[in-house]
Amino acid sequence: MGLNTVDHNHPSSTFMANFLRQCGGCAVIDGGLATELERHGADLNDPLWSAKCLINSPHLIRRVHLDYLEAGANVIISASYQATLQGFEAKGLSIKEGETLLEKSVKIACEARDIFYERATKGSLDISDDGVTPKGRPVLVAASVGSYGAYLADGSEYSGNYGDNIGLQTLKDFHRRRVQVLAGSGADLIAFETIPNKLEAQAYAELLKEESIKIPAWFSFSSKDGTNVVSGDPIEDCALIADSCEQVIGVGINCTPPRFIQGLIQSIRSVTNKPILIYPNSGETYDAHRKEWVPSTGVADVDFVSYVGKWREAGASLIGGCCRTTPNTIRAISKTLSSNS
Ligand SMILES: C[S+](C)CC[C@H](N)C(=O)O
Ligand SMILES: N[C@@H](CCS)C(=O)O
Ligand SMILES: [Zn+2]
Repeated sequence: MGLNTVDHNHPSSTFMANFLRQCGGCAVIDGGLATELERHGADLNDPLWSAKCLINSPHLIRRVHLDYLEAGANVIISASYQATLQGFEAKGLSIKEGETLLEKSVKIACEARDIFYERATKGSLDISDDGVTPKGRPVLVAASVGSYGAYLADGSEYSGNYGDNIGLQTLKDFHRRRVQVLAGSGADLIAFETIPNKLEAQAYAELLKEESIKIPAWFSFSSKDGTNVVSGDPIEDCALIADSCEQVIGVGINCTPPRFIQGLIQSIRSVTNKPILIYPNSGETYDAHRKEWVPSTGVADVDFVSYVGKWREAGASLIGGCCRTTPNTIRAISKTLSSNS
């Protein structure tokens, strides 16, 4: 395992290498999806959180994806973070209806990409003056998979503590059908996001193999201290699981305060040569009970962007934002990257 086991000839490695080359070396990931849905008036105080909009307001999801594309994103992440068959079932939906909603999350993102390209072709997008050139920009649609803790809807993706009753097999069975459906939905890759512990990473890696998932994936962990993922498992142990899984084309960190990112990139790089992705949150804290962010500790866009050069130097090659970041954050990241390339 580790640095010497990466197969640079595996189709997954080629996929990412080609994509990054087309992006000029570093790709831009979108920003907070739920954050923007709320800003546009969606009420996410619900066990389904942002996935509620798949039922009530798909037009809003499409609009937010488009805003991120117009801000310079090369990767847009679907609204399936908290969309689970079990969560939909609890709302009285059938398995079939749940599967359709999962597929719909990816369809909406693909539609946004089509609209974006169409506007670019017709020349109705006039945003190239700030370095965000739409024509010919590569765009991938990533199907989000949030953790078991996200489904619990109690903020336990920020503790990674599922108790002794939740083991590897339970996690694999929980995620299995969702991963199968998203893998066949037309997405370019699966984004396993905000992974809180080593056990869930192991479950994802085994699922990808057992189900012979044909599209690539990235593993993205969350940290509260810059050394470990939120459960306390060392980031290196988690990154090694990603490193040893052939379908995994990138490993990184999301929904984590910006101040921890540089050290985490260095730790990840010490155990893997796979591309590193990072999309931090604003540094604010989530109150899972009220389903609200506690504002005082956030990092302004200008400060967020001041980190970008350091993250790039440390080895990140996909950079974006997570909760409480906006199209303005992504526009600023995009500008910074294109002016440094
Ligand atoms: C990444 S957290 C902000 C997502 C929301 C959480 N799972 C909840 O339901 O409260
Ligand atoms: N893709 C999700 C991540 C939440 S941590 C979102 O942006 O809402
Ligand atoms: Zn987040």
